[in-house]
Amino acid sequence: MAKIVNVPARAVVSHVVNPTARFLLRIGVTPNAVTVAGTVGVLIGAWLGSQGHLLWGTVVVTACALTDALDGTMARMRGGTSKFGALLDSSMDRIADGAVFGAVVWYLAGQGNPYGGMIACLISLVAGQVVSYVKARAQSLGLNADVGIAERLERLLILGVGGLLGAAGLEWGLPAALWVLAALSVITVFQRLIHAGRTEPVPPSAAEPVA
Ligand SMILES: CCCCCCCC/C=C\CCCCCCCC(=O)OC[C@H](COP(=O)(O)O[C@@H]1[C@H](O)[C@H](OP(=O)(O)O)[C@@H](O)[C@H](O)[C@H]1O)OC(=O)CCCCCCC/C=C\CCCCCCCC
Ligand SMILES: Nc1ccn([C@@H]2O[C@H](COP(=O)(O)O)[C@@H](O)[C@H]2O)c(=O)n1
Ligand SMILES: [Mg+2]
Ligand SMILES: [Mg+2]
Repeated sequence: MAKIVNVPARAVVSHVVNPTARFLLRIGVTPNAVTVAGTVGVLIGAWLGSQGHLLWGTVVVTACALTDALDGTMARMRGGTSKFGALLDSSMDRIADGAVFGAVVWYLAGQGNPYGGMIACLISLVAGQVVSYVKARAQSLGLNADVGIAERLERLLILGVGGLLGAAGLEWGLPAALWVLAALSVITVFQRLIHAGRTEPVPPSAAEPVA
């Protein structure tokens, strides 16, 4: 499911991202600067959301989260991605996600925790970070966990739908999206763990049949 959303989404946004990336490189902006600036923008959007400005929060977080496609494009266009850039990108993703979900918890607390949305939000926050951790740790061990129904893009989109429903005045909208997100994020943790387990090479001694 995740790649079905991610691949066409990238193709669509590339029409805006590619010329923007070329322009920024021409005026001397670096990919790492875009990575950090995009995260600062997400933090501002998250703060807006926490203060009850759900529509503006969602708009600003969406606009700034889209820079996540811009930094990598810039790095590839200038002829070289960097390991530090990849580390910075992933680290900023985790900070941005923490801020956005933390902001939503703060907002829901002020609303009196409708439909238990705070609990769903905390599950989504923790499970979402674990989803990313499992992939990174699996990679470091030589395993593959690059699967799952709710990768980062899907998680943000579901939260975005909730943010818009909440901004439209539907009190159940944000909690409903968060409960769906909590369930899908937990499922994704198990999908990644199971996939990583299956990709572990069988040791030669166990693979060879006993004579
Ligand atoms: C329907 C209404 C919804 C609300 C409005 C939404 C409108 C959105 C408009 C367009 C859709 C956006 C399409 C985005 C296309 C971008 C595609 C893209 O390039 O994605 C790639 C980018 C980077 O991926 P990486 O592979 O480099 O990143 C990896 C990823 O983080 C991995 O995570 P994991 O899956 O493992 O958890 C890490 O493992 C890995 O370390 C890392 O490298 O991926 C993105 O994820 C970019 C996300 C952009 C999403 C923008 C949409 C945001 C929508 C809503 C925001 C919700 C705000 C809610 C605020 C509430 C009030 C506070
Ligand atoms: N500051 C950066 C950010 C990213 N990269 C490279 O791009 C890859 C991610 O691509 P996205 O299109 O998803 O952003 C990342 O793994 C790095 O290889 C970079 O070099 N510098
Ligand atoms: Mg990126
Ligand atoms: Mg990123």
